[in-house]
Amino acid sequence: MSFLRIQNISHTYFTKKSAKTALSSISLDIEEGSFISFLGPSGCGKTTLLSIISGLLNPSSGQVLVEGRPIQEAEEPLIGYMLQQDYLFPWKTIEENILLGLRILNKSNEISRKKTFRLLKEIGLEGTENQYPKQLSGGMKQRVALVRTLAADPKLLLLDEPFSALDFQTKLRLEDLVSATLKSFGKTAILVTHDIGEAIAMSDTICLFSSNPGQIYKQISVPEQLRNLTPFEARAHPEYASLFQTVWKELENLEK
Ligand SMILES: Nc1ncnc2c1ncn2[C@@H]1O[C@H](COP(=O)(O)OP(=O)(O)OP(=O)(O)O)[C@@H](O)[C@H]1O
Repeated sequence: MSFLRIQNISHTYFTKKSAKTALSSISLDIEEGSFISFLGPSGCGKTTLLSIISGLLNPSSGQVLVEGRPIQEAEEPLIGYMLQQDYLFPWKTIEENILLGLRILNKSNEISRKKTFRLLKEIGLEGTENQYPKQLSGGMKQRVALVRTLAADPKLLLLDEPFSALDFQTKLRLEDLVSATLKSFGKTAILVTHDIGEAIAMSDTICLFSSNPGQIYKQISVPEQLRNLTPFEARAHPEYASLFQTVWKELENLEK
């Protein structure tokens, strides 16, 4: 049984005057511990599919099963979200921000708090506990957001363009950090991105979406040689350049 099963999902948005089919017949199986990227032209339904997977949006038809059960039936927080913006509370300290999820979920205890502080340290932010988000750089705030997301110990991470607002160097450093952290905890992750290089460097599989309506056009497996490297190292590997060309051409064909 696959960890995440997306079964024949279609979704139409209705307004008073129109109907827009954002997704049509999406089926996908995702194994536990794997890293999948959703790549495709603007408006092909990537964010809609993430919202459906997270259970925030009910699809017009089809279902999403996590470990064989509908996502809505899960008791534990199965899913963590990391977005383009960090959404930290500016009036709360870093410590209060990273512990917030645990408090809301009633999971705040000595062990979970210690684990969260250890994660903050591992991620290079020890000593920032009493600071406020405005005192940190954009990259540091995204790292805090990652700690907050992981604190609740979700099994599945949904990453909706989490690096796109960062400068290039910070983005590359954070890609390495996020990739290493998720691998070490054995988390399953889905990344929505517009960046072909990021999709290749971080993923095991890339799902290419076509639009109108959004469909999975192709699934591309990232070669083993690249998967065993850090994202930064992968970008320097000869296989990276050739896969980049392949994906680029596929996307160009889609836009014709
Ligand atoms: N609430 C809504 N009501 C009506 N139409 C919507 C709504 N949300 C999205 N859409 C439409 O559904 C389609 C898919 O949108 P979605 O945001 O999922 O695409 P996307 O691939 O994430 O786009 P982008 O890469 O630009 O973020 C688009 O045509 C969009 O205009």
